Amino acid sequence: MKRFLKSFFYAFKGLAYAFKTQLNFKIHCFSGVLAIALGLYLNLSITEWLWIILAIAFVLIMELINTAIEVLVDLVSPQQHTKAGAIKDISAAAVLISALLALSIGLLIFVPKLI
Ligand SMILES: Nc1ncnc2c1ncn2[C@@H]1O[C@H](COP(=O)(O)OP(=O)(O)OP(=O)(O)O)[C@@H](O)[C@H]1O
Repeated sequence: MKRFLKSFFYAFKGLAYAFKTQLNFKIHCFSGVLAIALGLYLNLSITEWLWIILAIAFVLIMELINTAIEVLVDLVSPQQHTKAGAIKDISAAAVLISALLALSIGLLIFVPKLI
């Protein structure tokens, strides 16, 4: 049980690290909170909530993986290296795609309800 609780503690430590060090993670958390508030205001259906929650979680998961990759690259390649740069760029591109997907889902669900 102690080990189980410890693993939660480490996971929250990871979340806190990403929140403190990554501006984009903060922006995505804030956007997620806004989407949830708008969803409550617009009384979304269960299916719509599922899409919104999946979109928010997907972006945050991609942000966390991107942060871990950045930390790993900085650890193994503190000097400038073309491949180190490419790894960070590819990882950032994955976050961008996830954010575009979440934006599309948000627009598809919210826009028809707002116009
Ligand atoms: N070791 C490196 N070698 C070569 N290019 C790098 C290296 N580190 C970073 N870069 C380049 O600089 C860009 C920005 O890197 P940086 O580490 O600042 O990431 P970031 O996405 O701005 O994250 P953060 O500012 O939150 O640390 C990378 O996407 C990459 O193109």
